[in-house]
Amino acid sequence: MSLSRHLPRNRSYVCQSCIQKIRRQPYTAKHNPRQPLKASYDGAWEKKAQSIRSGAQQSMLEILEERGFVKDVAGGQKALDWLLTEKRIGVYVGVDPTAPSLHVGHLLPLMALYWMYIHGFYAVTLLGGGTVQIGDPSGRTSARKRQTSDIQLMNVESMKGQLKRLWGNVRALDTKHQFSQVVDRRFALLNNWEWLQGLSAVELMKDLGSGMRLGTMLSRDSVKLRMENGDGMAISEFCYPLFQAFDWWKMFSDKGVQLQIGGSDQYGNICAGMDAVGHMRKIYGEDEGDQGDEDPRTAAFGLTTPLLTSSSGEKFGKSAGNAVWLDQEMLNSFDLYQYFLRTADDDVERYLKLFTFIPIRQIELVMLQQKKDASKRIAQHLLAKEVVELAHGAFEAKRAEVAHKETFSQGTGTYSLSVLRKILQEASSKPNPSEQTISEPPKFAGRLRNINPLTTYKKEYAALANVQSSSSTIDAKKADASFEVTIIPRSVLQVGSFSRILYAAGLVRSRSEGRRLIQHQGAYIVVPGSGSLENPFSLKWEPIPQNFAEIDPTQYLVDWEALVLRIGKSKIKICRVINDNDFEREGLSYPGYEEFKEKCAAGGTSSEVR
Ligand SMILES: N[C@@H](Cc1ccc(O)cc1)C(=O)O
Repeated sequence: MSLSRHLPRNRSYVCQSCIQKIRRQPYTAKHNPRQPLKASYDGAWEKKAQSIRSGAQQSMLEILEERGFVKDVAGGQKALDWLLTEKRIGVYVGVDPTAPSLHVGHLLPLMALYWMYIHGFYAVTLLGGGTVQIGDPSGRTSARKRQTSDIQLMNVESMKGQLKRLWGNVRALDTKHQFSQVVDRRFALLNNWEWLQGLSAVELMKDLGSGMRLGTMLSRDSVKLRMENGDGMAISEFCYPLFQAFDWWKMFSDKGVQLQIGGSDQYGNICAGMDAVGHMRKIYGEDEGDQGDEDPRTAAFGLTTPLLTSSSGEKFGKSAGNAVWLDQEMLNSFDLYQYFLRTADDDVERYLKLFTFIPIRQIELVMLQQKKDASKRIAQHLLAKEVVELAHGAFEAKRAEVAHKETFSQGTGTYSLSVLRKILQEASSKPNPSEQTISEPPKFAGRLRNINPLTTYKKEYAALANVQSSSSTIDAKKADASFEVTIIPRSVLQVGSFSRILYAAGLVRSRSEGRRLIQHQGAYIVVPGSGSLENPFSLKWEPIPQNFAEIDPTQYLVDWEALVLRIGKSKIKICRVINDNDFEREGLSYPGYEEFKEKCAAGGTSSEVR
């Protein structure tokens, strides 16, 4: 970006107007943001705008709002609504490749972007190959660990492939749902390393840095969080918003990208970018007719998507404490399907709007059907299938659907053990997380065996990440009733105590509810020996016997250490049983524990307290 690169050779003096001209060169508008993209010329855009103005059609912003994508709009809601109607602008979502795969949390801003693509906007997914090296401090109480360049390269490669595949699947879904074929659609996948690698620090500070105010930057949540509750912040992290802002300016001036979409943690970065773009526009001059920053036709806007929590208050995107990856090699289609299949009835309509391209009217019809018989989980199956189709493609989605429908076809049917086994293994292995970090590139045994090293890396990454988070979940006394694995002490397993076990596992709200459920044959348990953990093709479920008062639950222990319980079609809990002393020492608890201890202390017998 240095000026001298653009100066004619052998010229000792250059006049001011030439300098001005040259200065504009690095960012010359291949597409001038003032000019709408081509489709508007053939009148199609104007026709659509007219129909929106007359109220016959929803505006782009109304569509995004109706589906639940809009948390905050920076730059003015009305102005953005107007702009999106009048002009076919460019829009982008950026992601830093901090891991080899995106996780389901990334889908929210991406889905908003894909919708805009479907409606004819120029949509860019930007891979932060440059910014990832600096590290976005947003929402983090400590700095990210520095990654080796090997790891960085692999993450970039892997995510690039994934974003590409996602675009392919979006286009297939676009065709499947038969959205208007009139609009010609345009998208791009860019990597900011392209321009950040050659960016001069002097140029960045001189131009962009001079337009960003310290006071504003210090007041951002991400900075305050670190200064007040975290471990401070490095200058590099503090300057991160400048680089993200530069991306925007680059794409704003080159490609007419006037809107940035991000998760709610990106609000500060997006506002900083808007300030910077405004400042750069002043430095690099504007064509005639510009009304300055206030002119919505040429201004930059930001949109943030909400932070998702389920109706029960859980953070969206974690399963048993682990991230739900979109990469098939890190989380297979069956498991991804299963994650969405477990969506609560109260959340499913909202998720259908957010994570699928199914038109709203169709979603309403599905919900009507769902309400008639919620136990069929029609809406959940539809949601799970569409998400797998988006992430892994139509073929995988069909396979996952068939596998799930078969395994859960009967209340007492068999269930594929892959998920259960994985969780059991995690629960029983207690690695020391501090000894296992991913700062070193994995040793690629796969290379010798002719296996793609990237595949090996991804699998190892996922396994290690899972082990780290599940061990902290379990060890750190955070055994949350909503997780798939619960730890219970041996003393809960007594003859006749099944209702208490269901309660302790967090599957029901009281012992009496557990008792009722068992009586109505609505609670199931895996029969041990019906499939072994070494050869896990399937396990058999049977309803917890109605005469449970006479039954000893220990006869159901799988591998002598776990009870695998289910209520309804797919709410599964794995109860890892440990001895009472360990349970006490770890400071763990379970619903009903206090009551049990009190009764024991009062001298109750085991049969009285069961
Ligand atoms: N900072 C964003 C990613 C990003 C990177 C570059 C951008 O230009 C925009 C967004 C995040 O961490 O999620």
